[in-house]
Amino acid sequence: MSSTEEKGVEAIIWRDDHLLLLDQRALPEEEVYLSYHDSGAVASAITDMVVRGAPAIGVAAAYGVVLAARESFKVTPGTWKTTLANQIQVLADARPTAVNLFWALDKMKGVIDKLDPETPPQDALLKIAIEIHESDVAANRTMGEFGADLIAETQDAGRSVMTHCNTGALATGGFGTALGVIRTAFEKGLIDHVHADETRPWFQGARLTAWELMREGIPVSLNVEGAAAHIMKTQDVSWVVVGADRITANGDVANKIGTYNLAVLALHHGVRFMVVAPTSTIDMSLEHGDDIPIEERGREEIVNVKGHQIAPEKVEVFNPVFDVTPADLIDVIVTERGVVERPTVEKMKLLMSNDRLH
Ligand SMILES: CSC[C@H]1O[C@H](OP(=O)(O)O)[C@H](O)[C@@H]1O
Repeated sequence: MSSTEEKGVEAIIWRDDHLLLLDQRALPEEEVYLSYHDSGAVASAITDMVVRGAPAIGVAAAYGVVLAARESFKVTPGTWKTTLANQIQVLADARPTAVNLFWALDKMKGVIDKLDPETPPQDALLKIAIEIHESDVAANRTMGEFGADLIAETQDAGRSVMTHCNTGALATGGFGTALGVIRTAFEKGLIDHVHADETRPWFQGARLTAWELMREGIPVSLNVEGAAAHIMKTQDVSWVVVGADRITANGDVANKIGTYNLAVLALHHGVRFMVVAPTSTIDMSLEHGDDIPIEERGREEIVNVKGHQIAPEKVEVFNPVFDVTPADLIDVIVTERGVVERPTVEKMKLLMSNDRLH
């Protein structure tokens, strides 16, 4: 079986009657799965980034709803839908930027509304959560092919690509979005090398992307984010390939902090910029990226590295963990429904009105 078909690492596993999450805080030194039997703990796991990555957050939250539904029906059988709604809100409050969280919760709520209040809900909801999980993996494989086709068309531009943060199996239901494109392109012999930046302050690139690519034998070099311009200038980088946490109706993209930097640098160096995201990441209710809530996280993420203080004790810190790349800096948005070149409102509306453009 080719590497693009192999399951790869699993960040999220439903096992018997509970959820297992690979603790991404411990990687790459330790591969530890934590068990979850209640939705409040799943919400904390999302906030604390045990599980992270826009699609992965949605998948984990969907399983969290299953856990909450089982508990709600057991504890308050007569009013379980009300109790469950409160638990779903706790999940919704876990992190603000990745719209996949709210997309998954809305999908589960739509099913809950139709359920017979006298019947235990968990089996019906588990079926939906599994569908959400499996459809994410299928979408990633489809996007992998679409994105690799685009890289195939630009072979003259270079044989290496650059990526940011982690958009692999760890950030999704499996296989990955931007890393899914990179895996597929490598499998097809379209690229020889990946430049992965460390992605401070949480080091998703250093700790997760480098780990995912090395375990599959995909050539990767790790660089500090400050090296991006030099690499684009001196290495044969054809594409910057990144994921997304929320894409608005005009094609603006919220993604890990530092993505906007890479888009500006890519334009300056004539490097193409590809965003890879399932349509569960698209929020047509927001007209443009300025409306996207940008999560700010704690000071400890910046002033400490692995518990070692690297800045003055009382230094002021500003830690936005996402930024917004305007649509006019994006060459293409790859989704499972098709590819949008030079995104505009009209093209995004067309994408979302078709089940599949291709
Ligand atoms: C496949 S999208 C992953 C997306 O999520 C990451 O953020 P975080 O690690 O804080 O959850 C980053 O924005 C990635 O591009």
